[in-house]
Amino acid sequence: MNEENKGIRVGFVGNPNCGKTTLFNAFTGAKLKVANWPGVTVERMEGMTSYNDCPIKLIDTPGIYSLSCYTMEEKVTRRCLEDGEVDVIVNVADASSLERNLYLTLQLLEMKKPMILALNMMDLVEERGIEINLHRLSDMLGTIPVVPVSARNRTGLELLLDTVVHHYKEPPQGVTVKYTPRIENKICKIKTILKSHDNNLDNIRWYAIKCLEYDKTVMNDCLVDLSGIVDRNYEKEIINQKYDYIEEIMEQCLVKKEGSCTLTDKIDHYLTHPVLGVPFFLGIMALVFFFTFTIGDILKKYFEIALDLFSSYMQQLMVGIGASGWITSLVVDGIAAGVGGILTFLPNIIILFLALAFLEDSGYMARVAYVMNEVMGRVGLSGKAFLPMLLGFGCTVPAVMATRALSSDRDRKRTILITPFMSCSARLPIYILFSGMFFPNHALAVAYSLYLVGLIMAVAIAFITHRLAGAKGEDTLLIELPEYKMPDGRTVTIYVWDKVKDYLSKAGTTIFLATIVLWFVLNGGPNGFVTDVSKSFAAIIGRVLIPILRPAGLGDWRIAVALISGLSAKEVVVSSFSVLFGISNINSAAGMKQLFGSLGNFGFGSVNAYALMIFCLLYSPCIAAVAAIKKETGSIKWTIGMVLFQLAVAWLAAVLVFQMGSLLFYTKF
Ligand SMILES: Nc1nc2c(ncn2[C@@H]2O[C@H](COP(=O)(O)OP(=O)(O)OP(=O)(O)O)[C@@H](O)[C@H]2O)c(=O)[nH]1
Ligand SMILES: [Mg+2]
Repeated sequence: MNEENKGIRVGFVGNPNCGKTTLFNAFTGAKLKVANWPGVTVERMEGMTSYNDCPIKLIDTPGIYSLSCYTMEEKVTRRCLEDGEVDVIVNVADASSLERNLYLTLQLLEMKKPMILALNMMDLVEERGIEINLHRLSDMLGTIPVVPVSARNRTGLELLLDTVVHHYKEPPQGVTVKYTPRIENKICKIKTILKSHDNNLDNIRWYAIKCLEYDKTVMNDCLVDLSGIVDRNYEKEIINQKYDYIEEIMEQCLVKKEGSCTLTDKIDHYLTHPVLGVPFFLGIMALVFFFTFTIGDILKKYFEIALDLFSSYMQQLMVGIGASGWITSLVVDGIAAGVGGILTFLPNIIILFLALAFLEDSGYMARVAYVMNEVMGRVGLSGKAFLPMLLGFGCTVPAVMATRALSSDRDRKRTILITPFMSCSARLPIYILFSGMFFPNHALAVAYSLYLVGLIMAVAIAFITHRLAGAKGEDTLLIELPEYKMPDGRTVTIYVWDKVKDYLSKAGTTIFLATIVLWFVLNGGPNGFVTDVSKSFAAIIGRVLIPILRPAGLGDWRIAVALISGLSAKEVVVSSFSVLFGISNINSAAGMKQLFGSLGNFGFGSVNAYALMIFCLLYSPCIAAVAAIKKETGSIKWTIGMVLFQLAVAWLAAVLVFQMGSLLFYTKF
């Protein structure tokens, strides 16, 4: 037990997608992200629980297939183990794919740290009629305790904690995998040399094996010359011999073998089909947006009624307490209109996230990475880069963090560069509003086209940067396709609730503040309060940008101001239109009609609207995303360069759309 922290430090370590985070959430009550694809967790997280008054500190780690680390998040896990941050390893293994999971188990055993094997997903094992001889398994794995659990159904959790409390000091017994005499001989010689150099090494066999595998970290730390013994890399032999032992374990411990998983295979026959895979993906995304729009619209009505009631209540309240005209205007025309207007989009946001949660927890997302592998290969990225891009449909911040799963820094940066082009949920209100106003009969198709433009733009930019760099394409896809699962109600609820909370807190903070600031710059000018908004600070600032925005059909100071405000959060573009045009419920039919009329008065038509949506799709992501990008790339220069690049791309695309659209449809502005 760690005296300083007064608790047993337990590290959940295991293959990606084996249920470590589900287990961590079940013990700690945390709401960390869980999904059915490998590589969800990218940083180590801590939480507390207790058993019989004994405090236990749990550490959730990113999934790893082996202790030979390549990606950023794999290194996090290994560092956590090597730096003595855990007293006991709970090796979480997916019992329904035991064979694959045992490779890491054998590696961990060699570290000689106290260890418990938690066989997770026992619900699936039972459902499929698989039987595992737990006693034999424990015997063959250095007699470490083996505990069957189901993180999803929350069974076996007490037993696991009980085992932790009673066995956290017991390292594995003996040597689990005995290699061929030649390798054992070399291990023995290396051990002797290492021991003579540093007598305190407690897991000396592990170091010796890692030296034979040419492990970079151990070789760098190893200050003795082993060139006489480690004459070449023995990694292949060591891996093969571990797999031979796994075969032996499976033969002895798996009493009843699993029948082949026909459902996953049958579904994958279509969804990962070489030709049909991509159309299926585009079809599924179209379905997601269909639901987002249609069901969202049905629910929207109730939010509108609530907002109307709230606005008139606030108006009455302000009059009732004798508030001055400007405070009433700030509260009713500023805060209620801006923030309240944004809240009426909540139903659409909820449906979008419900659909994304369903796709993530069913296991479909990994398939998309798989089917997109070829397309991504042509632009010099692996299909794995497509996963963060898909997460970008929800929010750019976690999407940027998810790029940690990519092995090379160059690929990470290129993926970070293109991820903001994927339409995040914050852009949805802009699309709903403008496509609803200017393309009432084709709103869904127009909004969908923007998602496609974002996707195409991302791939095109990846292609151009690939060509410019002249680098060789990464064509290997190391992604495991998990079995399809019925999405878990708890996981989906946590996911959606988390996003709704984010949206509400954004409405209460960023959007709230942006609305107040906007109200002030709109009602104040160099000579104090103004009655004519065209003399306000906002108009002065906005006018500076008119010459730049005019070729894109966006040459009005109010549009310029809305776009600047949108840098704080993309929804603010919509709330800004509410405040700038004095519309109390912008998402209602009456609100849309009023805005449509006001915009129409200065010749803003459907081509302008599409150019505006294109600009909003492509221009610099919000402040939160820019901060995440700075953190992930560690370079302020690179981040500023990216923002400028995205502004330039957005401007060029909007100009192109407007000029070509005007030629075709004769729009004047
Ligand atoms: N049927 C079943 N599914 C489970 C169980 N535990 C987790 N899952 C599902 O397995 C998937 C992966 O779960 P996570 O907790 O995200 O896995 P992880 O090990 O943290 O994955 P990474 O963070 O990618 O390493 C999710 O879809 C979970 O709902 C279980 O006991 N039974
Ligand atoms: Mg996880």
